Amino acid sequence: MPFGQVVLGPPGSGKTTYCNGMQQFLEAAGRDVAVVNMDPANEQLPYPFHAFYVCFQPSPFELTLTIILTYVAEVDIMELICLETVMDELNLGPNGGLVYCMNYIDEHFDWLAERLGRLQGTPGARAYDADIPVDKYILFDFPGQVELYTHEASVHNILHKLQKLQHRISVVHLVDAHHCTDSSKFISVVLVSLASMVRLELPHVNVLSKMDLIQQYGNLAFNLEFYTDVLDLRYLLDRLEAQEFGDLHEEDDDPYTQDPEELPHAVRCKQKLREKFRKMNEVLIEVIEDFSLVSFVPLQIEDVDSLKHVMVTVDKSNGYVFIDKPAGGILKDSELQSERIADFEEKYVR
Ligand SMILES: Nc1nc2c(ncn2[C@@H]2O[C@H](COP(=O)(O)OP(=O)(O)OP(=O)(O)O)[C@@H](O)[C@H]2O)c(=O)[nH]1
Repeated sequence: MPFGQVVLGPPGSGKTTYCNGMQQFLEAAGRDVAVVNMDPANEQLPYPFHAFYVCFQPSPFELTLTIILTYVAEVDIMELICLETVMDELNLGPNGGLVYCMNYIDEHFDWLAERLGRLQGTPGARAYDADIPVDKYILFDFPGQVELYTHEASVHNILHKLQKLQHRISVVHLVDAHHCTDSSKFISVVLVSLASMVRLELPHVNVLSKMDLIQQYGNLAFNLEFYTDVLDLRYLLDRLEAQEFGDLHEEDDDPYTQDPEELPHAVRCKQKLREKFRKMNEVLIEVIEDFSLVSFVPLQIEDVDSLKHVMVTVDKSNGYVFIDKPAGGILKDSELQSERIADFEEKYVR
């Protein structure tokens, strides 16, 4: 029964970097890990190389030996379908092309099933305990376009076909940590994470990636735990309003100090818009709180503690924690989540 992670998230959120970092981390922890590239546009893969070419490159002074390393994932969906070819042959743009590619993968799932079967058959898959056979642990690197997993059916179908093949998978959904410094962007990423959780119906671990860059575009308004635990988002309401319309009490058109009938038409319109905007945010926050599903795990890809934190959370979500002997200590790990978040705050939030 293979365990694994399905890595999703908006373009540039660090999915490929995560797969590479997590593969190295898990292998160092004694697991046998394979990466499956599910992105038909992912041409440059940073995974351990499996092939290399040597060529001579003439320089003005001498012939220099250049070694070109070719990085490939253990299974690469680009062998089945490639976005560039689809765009050329069907005259589609990048987004339409990607939707086509994912539908094609869904329809030709047998190809993927056969490759995954071959992967498990390769030597290297080993057991930590003679009684418990352990298959390769698989990291699936998916494309980032949000529509693929919020309302298109293909990714949903592919993941459920994987489940039918007995793959025990958790979704790891990455979003850039710097979105926490902008209240409206934070609400948006929480909603995208929630939509993905509800749509894909799989164990889900949401990750705030690139923690080292969290304050790249500004300071956090609250402590880190507020964002990781998605606590009472109502505290963001005033900030959202001020961000959009300016600070209420510094303005002449303060509705609480003036009779609305005496205000000019433009100012009254602005106030109405402001009220509607607040109501809309209240409703969005209510949706998030009613589901009460979203929380985040912070990650900085070069920080081993943060990788371990993500690994522990994923292992609990997909059940790997019940079979993994070397990482069995995780079960005894009594470190509190809040203590961990406080550590991250100390390291990355100035
Ligand atoms: N500082 C910092 N940079 C990171 C971290 N993780 C990823 N990056 C950088 O973020 C950029 C995007 O990373 P990718 O792994 O290509 O992101 P992706 O989600 O696979 O991108 P697409 O394939 O375009 O969807 C790269 O320049 C990475 O080096 C991190 O923890 N810290």
